Formats: sequence, C-alpha cells, structure tokens
Amino acid sequence: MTVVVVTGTSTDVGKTVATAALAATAVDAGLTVAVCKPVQTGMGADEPGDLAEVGRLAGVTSLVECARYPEPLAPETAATRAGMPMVALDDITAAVADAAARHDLVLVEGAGGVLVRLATDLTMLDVATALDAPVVVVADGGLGTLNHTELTVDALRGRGLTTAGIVIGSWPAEPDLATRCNRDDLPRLTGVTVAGAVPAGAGAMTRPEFCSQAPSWFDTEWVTGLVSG
Ligand SMILES: Nc1ncnc2c1ncn2[C@@H]1O[C@H](COP(=O)(O)OP(=O)(O)OP(=O)(O)O)[C@@H](O)[C@H]1O
Ligand SMILES: C[C@H](N)[C@H](N)CCCCCC(=O)O
Ligand SMILES: [Mg+2]
Repeated sequence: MTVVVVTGTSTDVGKTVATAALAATAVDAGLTVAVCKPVQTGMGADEPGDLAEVGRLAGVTSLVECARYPEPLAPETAATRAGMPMVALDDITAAVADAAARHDLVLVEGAGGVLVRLATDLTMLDVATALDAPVVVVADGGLGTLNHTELTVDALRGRGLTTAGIVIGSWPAEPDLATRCNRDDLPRLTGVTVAGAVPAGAGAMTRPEFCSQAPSWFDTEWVTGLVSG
C-alpha cells in the first residue's frame, strides 16, 4: 500500500479537485483508492465537504474524515471557537493506517496550506512525517505562485519530507504570460517536477468526463512511480 499526502500553497488552490483527479487516475490504473480528509472546516455536520466532492468527481467511496468544524477557518481556530475537541495526530495516523490496510493507495488531503494548524502544534508537516509519506503540492498557476510554492517546498524540505511533485490546481484554457512562464520556472526554482495540471473547469465536469480525462492531466510515469510507493 502507498500513502500520499496532498497539500497546497494555500486554501482554494484546487487540492480537492487535484486529489480527485489523482484518485481517478489511480483507479484507472487498476488500483483501489481511499481518501482521507483529516479535518474539514466550514461545513455543518451533514453538509457535503471535500470528500463528497472527491466522491462525486472520482467515484471513490472509501472516504474518511477525522474531524469537522462549522466555521470556515483554520481547524485549530474553528475548533477553539466551537468549543470542540481538536483532532489528534494519533486519530489521523490510525484512520490512514486502517484505510491503507485495505487499499492500494491512500490520499490524505490537508486543510489550506502546509503550515495551517490542524490543532495546536499540529500541521500537515507533522502528519506527513508521522505517515512517512511523500507530499504532492497543489499550486496556483498564476502570478504569485513562485513565492508561495517555493516557501511550501522549502518548509517540506526543512522537515526532511519528499515533495513528490507539483500539480497546478486549475490550468486556464488561455494561460497568461506569468502562468506560461511559471510552468518552466516552478521546477527550476523549486527543484520539484510539475507533474500535472488540472484544467480549469474540471471541478464542474460530470464523473464520466472527469474520470476519462483525469489520467491525461498527469505525467504517466510520475503517477506510476507515485502510486507504486
Ligand atoms: N481545476 C478546477 N476547475 C474548476 N474548479 C476548480 C478547479 N480547482 C478548484 N476549483 C474550484 O475552486 C474552489 C476551491 O477548490 P478546492 O476546494 O479544490 O480548493 P482546496 O485547495 O481543496 O481548498 P481547501 O483548503 O478548503 O481544502 C472549489 O469551488 C473548486 O470547485
Ligand atoms: C475553510 C477552508 N476551506 C479551509 N478548509 C481552511 C483554510 C484555512 C486557511 C488558514 C490560513 O492560511 O489563513
Ligand atoms: Mg479541499
């Protein structure tokens, strides 16, 4: 089994859509896939969160969430304001281990960017370290992403974590100058390959469209290497 952490340079960069695309690609390769969202915020108890989006787009049914809080804030802040218990690292590692015992691949999507506090003194850096998992960084494609992405990769590298690849969360149909330059500058400046790009609009696709197209959004050899662990 293989566990891969999916983080991003920020919130709303497309981690969930990219996670769904990776899941669909792995399923297309004949693998069984589970997706874990350790902490969901901004959703009420019965509202569809990121995992529902992954299920809708990729058809994945093995979905596990460890905690959720109602306000759209960093999990630590949301938990404090809600007076609810914060998620514990052991909860996350236990949930992932259980999923990994029954699936070829487990994708673990963070909340926001890599330094967002999932709980007091707990970030996705700690989660990826505890899971000994490679990390995929989902990045914006436009102006500003060079700084955000390099900061994220440096934070991962500083903890001895492997950044397996960068995925552009939403690639525009008509990329502007900065976006076109970033495609080449991102790997040059971070030392990490840009392994794929999810086309803008993918989140609005039907499941058949999404699942049939997703494998083409990634470098095939990179995916094979990623999921083989
Ligand atoms: N490639 C895409 N095509 C269409 N919509 C997209 C794409 N990527 C992201 N979006 C939209 O942008 C919004 C944010 O995307 P997404 O939920 O994937 O961000 P995120 O990084 O997972 O955020 P969070 O930190 O809350 O988990 C969503 O409404 C999503 O549908
Ligand atoms: C609510 C949102 N969708 C995410 N789940 C949480 C994002 C927290 C971002 C915190 C920050 O970096 O300022
Ligand atoms: Mg998300």
